[in-house]
Amino acid sequence: MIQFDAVHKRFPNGTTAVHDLSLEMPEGGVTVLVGSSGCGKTTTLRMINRMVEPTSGTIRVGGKDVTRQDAAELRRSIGYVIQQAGLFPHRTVLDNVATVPLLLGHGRRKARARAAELLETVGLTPDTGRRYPHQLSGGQQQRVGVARALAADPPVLLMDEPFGAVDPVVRTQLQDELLRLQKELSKTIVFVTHDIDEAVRLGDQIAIFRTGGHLVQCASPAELLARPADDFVADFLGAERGLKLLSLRTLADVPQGPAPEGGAWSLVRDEAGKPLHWRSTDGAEIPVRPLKDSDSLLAALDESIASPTGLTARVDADGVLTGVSSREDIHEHAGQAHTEARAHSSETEVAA
Ligand SMILES: Nc1ncnc2c1ncn2[C@@H]1O[C@H](COP(=O)(O)OP(=O)(O)OP(=O)(O)O)[C@@H](O)[C@H]1O
Repeated sequence: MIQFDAVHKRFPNGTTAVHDLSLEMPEGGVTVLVGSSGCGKTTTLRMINRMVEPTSGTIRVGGKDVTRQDAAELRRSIGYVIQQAGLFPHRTVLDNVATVPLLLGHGRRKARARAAELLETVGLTPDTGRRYPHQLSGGQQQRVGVARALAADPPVLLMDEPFGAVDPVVRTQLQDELLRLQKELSKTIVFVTHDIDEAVRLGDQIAIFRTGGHLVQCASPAELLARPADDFVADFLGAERGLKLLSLRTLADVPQGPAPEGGAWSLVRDEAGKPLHWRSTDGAEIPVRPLKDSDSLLAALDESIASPTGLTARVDADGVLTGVSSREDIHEHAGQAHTEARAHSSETEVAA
């Protein structure tokens, strides 16, 4: 766990970057820091590994006051990933990642073997290791940055807008990859972003800051979306708060029935039973986007609107049709998701 207790940071030029911050970042969870530009997110992050020293207050990592630890040693136990990956341009990718194991005293062979393993962990092929950073795409460089941050197997990972410089498709891939890795590794992650959708997707809790380094609200994504503390938070979350909440819920509990037969539209499948498209009696074909139980209610709502029948095709892990869900059932579950999120957040309020 990382604990901030009444932490204040005032730079010598008089700027207060962080104001009286008390915040707990749970072990094995992802805490996302969001807020407008200059509200103190990076400063907060950098105080954890002592790249910036607090003016007052205490920061503890795993119960230990960071200012009482040797800064270099502390940093070795904390991975750090930044926007442009920060790779050494004149070293191969493999050597970039091997730097940390080497620093930790592993021999050269062992360090390189560990680096190769890490490149695989973050989804890069072995030949990537022989290239130089400029020979990789932005997304690949970010993966190398993550591999390097994981090299010392640190319990804590600080990520400062790590996916800010890549296009939306690659960004989603990198987010998926991080979620997959996190399931395996359970690191304590502190993640800075400007993108509220990214925050909702990745965060176990989201801390929203406003200018002057004030923490306005810290809550789980569902609680935040259901009950923003004030207009600032509501504005920050954006107009489609209701839809964002649906992105957190899956389709699993929505009932399904058999695909329609003999009506104006039928669902065409291949021999294996995988849905291909909707076909009308007069021969028109409309694409189908089949969804799995793990897909979100938001995706289901979207498909129920796009589908000519209002039905969403459901498939198993192999892509074989299991049934269809109606627009009405999806709507009803969407409404329930909101009611539950509101009820849950008011319970948490009472408990607090
Ligand atoms: N070394 C410094 N000296 C003086 N002021 C600083 C220093 N570093 C940051 N600041 C100021 O502290 C405030 C918080 O900066 P910080 O970088 O933490 O914000 P941020 O929320 O991460 O911003 P962004 O989203 O734009 O990256 C800003 O007003 C910034 O100008």
